Amino acid sequence: MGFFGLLKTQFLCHLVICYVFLVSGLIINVLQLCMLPLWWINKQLARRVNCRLAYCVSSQMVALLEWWSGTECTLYTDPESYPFYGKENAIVILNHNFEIDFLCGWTFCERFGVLGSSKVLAKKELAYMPVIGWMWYFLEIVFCKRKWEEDRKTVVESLQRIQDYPENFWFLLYCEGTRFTEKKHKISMEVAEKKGLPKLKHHLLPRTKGFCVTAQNLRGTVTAVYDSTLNFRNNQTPTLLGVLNGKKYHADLYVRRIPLDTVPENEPECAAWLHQLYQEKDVFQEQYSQTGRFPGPIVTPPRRAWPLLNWLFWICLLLCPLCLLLLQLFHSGSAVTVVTTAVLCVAGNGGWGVKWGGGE
Ligand SMILES: CC/C=C\C/C=C\C/C=C\C/C=C\C/C=C\C/C=C\CCC(=O)SCCNC(=O)CCNC(=O)[C@H](O)C(C)(C)COP(=O)(O)OP(=O)(O)OC[C@H]1O[C@@H](n2cnc3c(N)ncnc32)[C@H](O)[C@@H]1OP(=O)(O)O
Ligand SMILES: CCCCCCCCCCCCCCCCCC(=O)OC[C@@H](O)COP(=O)(O)O
Repeated sequence: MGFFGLLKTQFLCHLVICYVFLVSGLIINVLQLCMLPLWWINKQLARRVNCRLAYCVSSQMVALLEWWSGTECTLYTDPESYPFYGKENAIVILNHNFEIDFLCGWTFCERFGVLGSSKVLAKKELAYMPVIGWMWYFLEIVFCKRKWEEDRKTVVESLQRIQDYPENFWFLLYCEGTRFTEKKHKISMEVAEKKGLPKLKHHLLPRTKGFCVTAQNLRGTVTAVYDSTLNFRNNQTPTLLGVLNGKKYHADLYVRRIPLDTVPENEPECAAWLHQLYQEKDVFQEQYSQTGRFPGPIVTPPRRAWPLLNWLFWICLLLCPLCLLLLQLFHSGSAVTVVTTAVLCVAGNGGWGVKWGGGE
């Protein structure tokens, strides 16, 4: 491991990264709150400003993936579909197997210029998470309790609210509703058997209600469904902590663009269409596990400098006061305070290094 590789595993680096993320995120949350009066005067302008504010937060995590860990994200898709990406509203259907699959999704959002406006049908618990959850509230993210009787009304209302959204957006749906595990897969296939549906090897049985209601309410707003299938090379199981430790992964994403007007409007037919789609996704995953690649040509958009520049801006802005504080401590603090601070830093760094062994 080289010098930079070692540096990336150091607790102090992680502390600085988390400090910058947390403090800049809270500043953005406060700015979003201050934008509320504009919301009543000019809603569309307020939404556009919110997209840019959200970009300042989400792109830090993208920078961590692309520039800190050096993770590569390869896109397999039809070159005829490529010009549409980022130029239209779309529903994205993604498999949910990895801790960082949302982050790879964000990376493509960034490269196609829709990161600030991207949306998701997320579980309600995430709305209470500081920084990201609070930011999502202002971005009009759609939340669900995963109890259809309670969700029916709120999800429809939230979807109808974004029908006139002024920026192009991708609306992400993890139709499986939860992250894949062997245990969940077994239960899910028992449900499939009871319902007389074909079994899936690499996916959980999709929950169809969310997709059908989204397609129904965003018809006319959204022009296509992006069927996206993600996997990582060499059976890697990437984690957020691995990314923070600078571990490089290689993600492969296969995207098929399906015009929304080819998706049935009637609910039972729409549900059957989604089940059929998951059968096809399963075939792609099987092919990937056999050959190590998805069908179709590779047309990866290059990473852009914006996430890095935004990150460097916040690092400079927020590290200056921290450095001044430390300098003050060293100047005016007693010898005991200085030594205690130094010992705590060294011990923390050492302890972290031992716990994570510089890897995941
Ligand atoms: C060019 C590049 C392209 C793409 C780039 C890729 C991506 C980038 C795009 C955007 C990025 C944007 C943001 C990303 C950022 C962060 C994301 C982070 C977090 C979000 C993660 C989550 O929170 S996932 C959890 C929440 N989401 C969901 O659950 C969505 C899916 N669920 C649904 O749609 C559900 O239908 C529902 C939630 C709306 C309602 O759920 P509920 O369970 O109440 O009702 P259902 O009717 O669906 O379920 C009951 C029926 O299901 C049967 N059942 C029972 N057990 C099971 C089982 N184990 N498996 C399957 N089915 C089961 C049950 O029998 C019922 O059947 P009925 O026949 O009676 O209906
Ligand atoms: C520069 C960056 C600094 C990084 C510092 C670390 C900050 C951490 C921030 C975490 C941001 C998380 C964004 C939300 C992603 C949540 C993904 C998720 O929770 O999916 C839920 C599903 O799986 C279903 O869950 P369950 O069915 O298990 O219920």
